[in-house]
Amino acid sequence: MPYARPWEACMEWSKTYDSDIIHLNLAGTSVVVLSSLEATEMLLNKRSSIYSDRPSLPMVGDLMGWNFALVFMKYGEEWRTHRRLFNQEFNMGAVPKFHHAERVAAHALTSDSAMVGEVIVSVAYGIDVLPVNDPYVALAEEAAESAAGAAVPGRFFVDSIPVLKYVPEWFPGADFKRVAREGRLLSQAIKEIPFAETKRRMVTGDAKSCFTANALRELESGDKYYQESTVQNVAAMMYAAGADTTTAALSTFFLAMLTNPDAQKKAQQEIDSVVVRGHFSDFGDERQMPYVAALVKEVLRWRNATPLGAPHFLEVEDMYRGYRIPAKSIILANIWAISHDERMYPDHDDFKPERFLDGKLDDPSRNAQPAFGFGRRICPGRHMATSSIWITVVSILAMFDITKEIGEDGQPIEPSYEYGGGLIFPPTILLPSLVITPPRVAFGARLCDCEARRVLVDKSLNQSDPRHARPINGVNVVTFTHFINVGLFLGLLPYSKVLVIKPNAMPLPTKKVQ
Ligand code: HEM
Repeated sequence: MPYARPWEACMEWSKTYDSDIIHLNLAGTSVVVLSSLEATEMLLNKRSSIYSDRPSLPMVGDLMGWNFALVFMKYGEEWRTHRRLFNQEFNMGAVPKFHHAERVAAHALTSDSAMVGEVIVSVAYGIDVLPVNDPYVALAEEAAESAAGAAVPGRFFVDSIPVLKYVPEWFPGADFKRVAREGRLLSQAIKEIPFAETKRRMVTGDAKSCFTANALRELESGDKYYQESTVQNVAAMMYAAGADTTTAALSTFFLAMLTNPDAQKKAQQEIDSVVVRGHFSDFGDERQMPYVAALVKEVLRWRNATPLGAPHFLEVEDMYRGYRIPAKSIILANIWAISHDERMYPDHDDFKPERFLDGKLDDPSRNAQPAFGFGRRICPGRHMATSSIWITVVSILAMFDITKEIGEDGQPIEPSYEYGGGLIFPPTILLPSLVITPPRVAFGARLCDCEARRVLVDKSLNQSDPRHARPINGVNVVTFTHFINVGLFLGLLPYSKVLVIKPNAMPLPTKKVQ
């Protein structure tokens, strides 16, 4: 099983063997990869009573300490209790209660500074994050990367031969034990540090309304189906699952805008035709912006943030279309292959929001958004993730043009198009080729079709020093701050993210809007 982009290898095998069901034998572990919507819906949705378990992954679960996390939990009573508490917070009807935090974060992203992880840290723990290099956001990202990288089936032998977990760290070839020890520190930290901080604030009376404080208060007020440890686990899961996935999707959005200026223009025209002058766009505008909605769906389809989803597990033998699926198989939904199925998505590698406009792909009887997985394990954060991405996309596009940076040779710099590995799939090193051209609007006010005042993306890593920002037509300086996490995860891929857009303290233009 290749570590780099295994979803593409599986898709290729599927084509080579002309089958949407591929069986792999990974050191004795049976892995079945499903590469079509038909097969995934039939097995993971319709037969969800037997396909909703997760495999035991000794590396990420026992050794790295992630057994507490809903996403890795075995299907059963404990999972049900955790999932119920999660759904209570994130079901579709509950999502509007996050709109305020999402709106604030998206607007801050365009006018001041904010991090993508801000919403989830505030929803889970009521903690306000620092504008740059916030330790809570950094911890969530590092921990999520560590778990997502280790959970790829076939990545570690110990997952196939669990007895290896007893091998001491000094034993030749047992480097996985060092990786596990380091990962364990992160899983403990993500679970304990922010939770302890919220509890401390509850004692001093400073805790803000948030999932942790509210669930703990309810617990004090009477008999509940959950315990304090459930609240702690669920909060840590939100925190770990929410930050990296949404960041990966937004990074893909920037890549898509860089490489598809026509789509960007169309979305901006739609936004300009709807948003009232002098106002930010808001959730109420959603229905009037079908193209932007389609663009968000295409971002999630074109480069899925989680191309292999999370592994499901089949305890008992099953038959499907004449194939015997062995008991104790890991089942992977190849979301990448499904989202790039030429039959459903002609010209699948092109970024074309239009494909979602005629509504045919939105058939409610089908899983129109495979990006969020399947069956009873479908992503419970999907409604919140979609609304967070929507408000960020609409706020950024209302105010900025995103174009390729021009190199010293006068030619546009092409983005690298490279992506990271693991279960979460973010574009790497996107930023050196990115230019944000404000202001389509004066901040807080709406579009002024002022001539392109090309302003700067600061290519340097020094985010806060205005000397690095380069005003092109005078007046305006905006620093697109970026953050490169060069921590080589498991000695593998350098990794960068779009985190902050930050105008500096210089006054913004007050050009009159006609
Ligand atoms: C673009 C953003 C996101 C994407 C693409 C995404 C995708 C996924 C996928 C593919 C799965 C596995 C589903 C399966 O097993 O079939 C999953 C599970 C999960 N996601 Fe998300 N997710 C996103 C955002 C979020 C957010 C914001 C949260 C929390 C607030 C979240 C919480 C979870 C949890 C807890 C699970 C495990 C569910 C279970 O095992 O029962 N996700 N997600």
